[in-house]
Amino acid sequence: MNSTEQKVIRFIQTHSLINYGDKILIALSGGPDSVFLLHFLKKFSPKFGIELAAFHLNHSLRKSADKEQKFCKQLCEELSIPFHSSKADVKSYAKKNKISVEEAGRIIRYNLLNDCAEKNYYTKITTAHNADDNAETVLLNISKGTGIKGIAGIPVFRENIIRPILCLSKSEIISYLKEKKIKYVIDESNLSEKYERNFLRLKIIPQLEEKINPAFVNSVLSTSINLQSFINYFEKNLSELKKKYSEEVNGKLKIKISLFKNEEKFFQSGLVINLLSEKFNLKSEQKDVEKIISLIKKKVGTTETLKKKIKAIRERDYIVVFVERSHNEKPIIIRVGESKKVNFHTVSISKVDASDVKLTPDKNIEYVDADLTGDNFLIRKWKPGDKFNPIGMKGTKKISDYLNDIKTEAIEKKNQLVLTSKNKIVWVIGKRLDNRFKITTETKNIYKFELINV
Ligand SMILES: Nc1ncnc2c1ncn2[C@@H]1O[C@H](COP(=O)(O)OP(=O)(O)OP(=O)(O)O)[C@@H](O)[C@H]1O
Repeated sequence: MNSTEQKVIRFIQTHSLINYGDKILIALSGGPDSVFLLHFLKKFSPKFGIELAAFHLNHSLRKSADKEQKFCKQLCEELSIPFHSSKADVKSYAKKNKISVEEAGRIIRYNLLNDCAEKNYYTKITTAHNADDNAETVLLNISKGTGIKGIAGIPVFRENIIRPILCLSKSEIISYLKEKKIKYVIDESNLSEKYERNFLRLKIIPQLEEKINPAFVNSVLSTSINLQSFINYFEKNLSELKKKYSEEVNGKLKIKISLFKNEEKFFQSGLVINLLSEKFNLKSEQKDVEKIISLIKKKVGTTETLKKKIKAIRERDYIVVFVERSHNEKPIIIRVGESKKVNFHTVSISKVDASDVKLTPDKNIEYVDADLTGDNFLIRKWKPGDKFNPIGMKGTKKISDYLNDIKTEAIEKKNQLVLTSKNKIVWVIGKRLDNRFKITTETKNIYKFELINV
């Protein structure tokens, strides 16, 4: 066993990447890295007690694509490894989804690898990323701005994906292949338009190695691995933190303000980033976390825009993150016998007999004396200065104060609707009737108001 092989074996053992009995699907591009991986795993499959298979995706991007596919197929035949392949029109996929060709290739590749593994009961998928790939990824992420995950680079493992040769530099891989006279096709990524990566690979990393640290690539890997174990530990604890500090109500994410008072800054950011990506598919950055944290010092009702329609609002005990839905801003006329849709609710008004009146504590149904109101009503948002006589309370009250008294959340308060007749507020919809219009034993004609949440 030579030193390169020893290094990989130790890496696999240190990170428990392989279990006895695993069936491993190798992502085989035909380039030096994945060809090395294929040969290595084949050689040591008896030692690890594993079965192997390979998968190649023909990206249909270059003329040589069919040749590369053939090369992979032949290689697998020589090594008696089951071979799977698919062809995909990566260019069209990229165009359709408005993403780069590299991104499209990656998405299609991982999807197909997963499908193939699932269909054939392969327990793990392995890609052939190396230490240089990791250093490039880390530098690229840092250059563009990133969080801890970005600095942690390429994961050694994630779910069923393992990367057993992440510990090897490109030069170690090439020397090994040269020494053993193993053939491979020219690495696709070196030919692709990955300008930024190539810039780092050809210009920046060699300079850093020459002028600062000859073991730069290795040092970056150590940092990445340290951070990865830290992230893994953190993610295990995350579900506890999630339960303690967040909840989801009607599609809104509520984050308790106490998170920002009780926990370390690191946990605050980690949890916020995790929640935003999980609930809103938002690839958050530190600036989103900072926006959320800035709300803590602001007045209740202050909002921040995280992205397009995704907003965060300061409530009393929570920061609430939600997708903004457009609300009716114009008043709506509603007559007796009609139902009208307003802001994700339906409001209806009907004439009923006294025998139909069911006095229950349901705030969505109210009855009024029809002789005290008109037949036409107006539904509109409340506005500053609006007053009414809340039933069960003495005198008039400003709607704003009333909504505060009953601890209405800021976002709900902003969009609260009122039903008016002859310029008087009859009903703070779904909340409280005005005393002046309530039914009494004297009442002859009755209207029923109903709010249905849709
Ligand atoms: N055409 C392919 N078919 C199968 N596997 C491939 C193919 N191309 C690349 N791979 C696998 O993906 C690994 C990474 O390749 P490369 O660095 O070119 O891709 P990438 O776009 O950077 O992907 P990633 O997001 O996984 O880093 C390779 O080592 C190989 O295991």
